[in-house]
Amino acid sequence: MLLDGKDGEVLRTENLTVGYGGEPTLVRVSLSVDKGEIVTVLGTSGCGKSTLLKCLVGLLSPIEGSVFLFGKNVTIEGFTLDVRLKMGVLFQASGLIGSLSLYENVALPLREHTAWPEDWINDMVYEKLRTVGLEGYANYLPSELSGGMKKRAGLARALVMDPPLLFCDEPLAGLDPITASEIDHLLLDLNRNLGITMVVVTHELSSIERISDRCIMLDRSVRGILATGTVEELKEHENPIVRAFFARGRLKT
Ligand SMILES: Nc1ncnc2c1ncn2[C@@H]1O[C@H](COP(=O)(O)OP(=O)(O)OP(=O)(O)O)[C@@H](O)[C@H]1O
Repeated sequence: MLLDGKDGEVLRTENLTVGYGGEPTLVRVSLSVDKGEIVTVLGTSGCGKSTLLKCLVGLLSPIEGSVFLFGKNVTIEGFTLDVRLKMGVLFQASGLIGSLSLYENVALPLREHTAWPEDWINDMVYEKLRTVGLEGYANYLPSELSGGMKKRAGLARALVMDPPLLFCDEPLAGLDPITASEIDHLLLDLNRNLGITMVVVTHELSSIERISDRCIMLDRSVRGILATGTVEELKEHENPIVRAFFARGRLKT
């Protein structure tokens, strides 16, 4: 797995300052994500994880600095279609349209971005539903799905254009521990089997330990990155705030 080096770089930010109403939440954040990595973005509530993600997927413009995706400076060139087709996003609330069946929800990006005939769309939708273990639920409405199934459905839709890069915002929010572990294993399978690079915003310690190749820890005290490294490195980090974050689980038990 590539850990460094510009050749394998999928995502990079340079001195990214981002916030709301001109007020910065994160200041001069520089990070990179390489092909094939699962990078978790973590930190306590309100440190700016979702804000960073919004900026990386084009929902929030930076105050200063740049975002590069697949080598393209999207801050200058915009999130052009070629870039948007290479990235899938799993939103916290799954983002499914309530009035559409699961099949139609997953088919939506294909109908929007391709001129494929119906049988191709059908094959691709069922392939993705199979990938996430929902092939028997194509005709269900989102309201008829459990929380875990909704996440899987959101994943199927995020993956339907076969993007090499997937962003997930709190993919385990609201799930019980067993379902959460199943979603984590699904993400790991997608990464290992299909090579999908992932940026996952989460503060769930068990998930961070399960899926991270590398972690980026944000903190309000620095309005940016407090530490980066593997879980093992961050557990032994010199900064006590970082160590305390990873000690939470041990203190609870
Ligand atoms: N739309 C908004 N307008 C103004 N301020 C916002 C907005 N969204 C978030 N904020 C503020 O930006 C800061 C960072 O919020 P953000 O949601 O990015 O944190 P987070 O780390 O994702 O938190 P959590 O883990 O609770 O989701 C917080 O102080 C929050 O109140």
